Formats: sequence, structure tokens, C-alpha cells
Amino acid sequence: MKKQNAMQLDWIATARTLSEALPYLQRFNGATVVIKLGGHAMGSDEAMRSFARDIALMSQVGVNPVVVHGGGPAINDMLAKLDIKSEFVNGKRVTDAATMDVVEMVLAGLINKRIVAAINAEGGRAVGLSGKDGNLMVCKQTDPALGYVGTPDRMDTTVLRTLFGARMIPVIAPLGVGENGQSYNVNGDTAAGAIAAALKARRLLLLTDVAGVKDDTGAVVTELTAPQIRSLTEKGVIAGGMIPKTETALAALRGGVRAAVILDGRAPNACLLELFTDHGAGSIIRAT
Ligand SMILES: Nc1ncnc2c1ncn2[C@@H]1O[C@H](COP(=O)(O)OP(=O)(O)O)[C@@H](O)[C@H]1O
Ligand SMILES: CC(=O)N[C@@H](CCC(=O)OP(=O)(O)O)C(=O)O
Repeated sequence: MKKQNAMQLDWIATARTLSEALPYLQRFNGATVVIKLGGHAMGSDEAMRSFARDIALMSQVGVNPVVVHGGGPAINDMLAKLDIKSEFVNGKRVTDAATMDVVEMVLAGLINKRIVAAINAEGGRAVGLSGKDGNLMVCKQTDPALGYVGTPDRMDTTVLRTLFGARMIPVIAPLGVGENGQSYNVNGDTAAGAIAAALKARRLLLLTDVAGVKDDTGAVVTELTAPQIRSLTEKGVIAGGMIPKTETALAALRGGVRAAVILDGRAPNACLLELFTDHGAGSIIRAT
């Protein structure tokens, strides 16, 4: 009897959560949401399934989700297997011709297809592509010292809008193309920010392996402003991989994105919690 009561309470809570989601479902109906899945957030098969389910659900309820992924750790593993040395300068991988081949193989091949398959296994209709397809992300060389590392220069979102029209979910590897057809390696956060700005997305969700942006006491700052980001960066509290993430968020807002959120992609249903509940998740930075 007691057990049944506990179950009934669970059902009531589930129904309440669904009901609470209604205004958010209405607000995000037809909205474009760009989700960057970092290599460190990919984790286990279970975490990938939870992510894929969230994306399939978003699409089902009328959101246009666009997934942009990283894959730094998997590139490192493959380079190590092939005995190719690799180094990072200011968070960017120095990319010679041999490294570029491996980056393209891992990102557009292994990682991209793993995510596409996971979303489709949950009933979504995902299509894998890279910034080279449909000239989505035409790049310039960032700095000759970094080799084939690209900075997005010209975006053409026709291919993405075509997929939205067919209710398909684009899953994008962060590769760019030069005017001459050369492949470029683009940091995943940078690519997601450029794509979100080109689409004037309602939200840019940057999924990583921490609960959000932490202040000097170690607490997650749930609502972040540009001046706070500047001050935390000057103090060295925002450091390492969090610097490109906050910079990407600010650049995306300047480019017309309504809000960017940095959140833990390993937490179950992280995207749904952020978009469709009163609770929210992670650190949100809004356009002012
Ligand atoms: N102020 C901060 N708040 C949260 N994380 C921070 C902060 N400063 C630095 N970091 C680091 O940034 C990392 C996220 O960046 P990164 O490892 O590049 O992620 P990803 O691979 O998901 O793109 C966190 O794991 C954390 O170690
Ligand atoms: C230029 C550059 O550094 N590109 C990245 C692309 C992958 C990426 O950004 O992966 P995460 O999001 O998992 O870090 C790289 O070669 O590792």
C-alpha cells in the first residue's frame, strides 16, 4: 500500500512537470536552438542516449535543434595511435596536413556518425554534415603558425534551413572550407557560436563537463553578465577551456543570439531541464 502511494506521488510529480513545461513548449515552438556537445561531455553510451533523447524530443515538439559537436579527446586518441605528436596554442590545436586528415576523419566520421545514429535510434531524423557541406562555414586561416586552423568568415545557412523544412536535425562537425577547397580545423565552441549567430538562434547551449561557470568561491553563477565575465577572466577565475566558451557566448550574443547557456552535458536530461522547466540549468548569459 505504502509502495503504491509512493508510485502515485511519482506519477503526480511527472504530470506536474509536464504541465509546467507547457509555457516553455509554447515559447520555443519554431525556435532554433544550437547545442554544442563538447568532447568531454560525450562520456558514456548512457549519457549519449540521454542527450540523443533530449534532441529527438526537442524536434518532436517543434524546436529546430542544431547539434554542433567537438571531439578533442577522440582526436588525441587517434593521433596517439598513429604516433603523431600534437600541441595546443591558446586552446587551438596546431594542425599540419597529417593532423588535418586525422581531425577530419575523426570528427566528420566516427564522432559525427555516432551522434547521428544515437539521435535516430531515439526516433529523431538526424543528418550528419560538416561546415564544408553547402559552404556552411567558409573559413580564413586563423594564424599561419597554427597551420590549417580556421576562423569562420562567411556563413551560408541554406543547407540548415532546407533540413529544418524537412523536419530533419543537422549534426555538424566543426570543419570549415577555404575559398580554394582546403579543409580547416575549427574549435567546436567557435563553430557553434558562428552557426548560432548566422541563424540568429534563440539559444546557444554549450554542453561541457562542469555544472556552469564558477565564481571565486567555487559556486556556479546562474545568471552571468558581460562585465562579470570580464572581471572573472581578469582575476583568472575563468581559465583554460572556459575562456573560449565565455568568449564564444559573448560573440554569439553580439551576433544576434538571444541567450547562451553553459551547462553540464553529462547531467541527465540537461537540455530539457534548461529549456522546458522553471529550474533551468547552468550559467545563462542574456543579450542586453
Ligand atoms: N570559472 C570556471 N568555471 C567552470 N569551469 C572552469 C572555470 N575556469 C576554467 N574551467 C575549466 O573549463 C573546463 C571546460 O572547458 P573544456 O575542457 O575545454 O570543455 P569541452 O571539452 O567540453 O569543450 C572545465 O572542465 C573546467 O576545468
Ligand atoms: C582548432 C581546434 O583546436 N580544433 C579542435 C576541434 C575539436 C573540438 O573543439 O573538440 P572539443 O569541443 O571536444 O574541445 C581540435 O582539434 O581538438
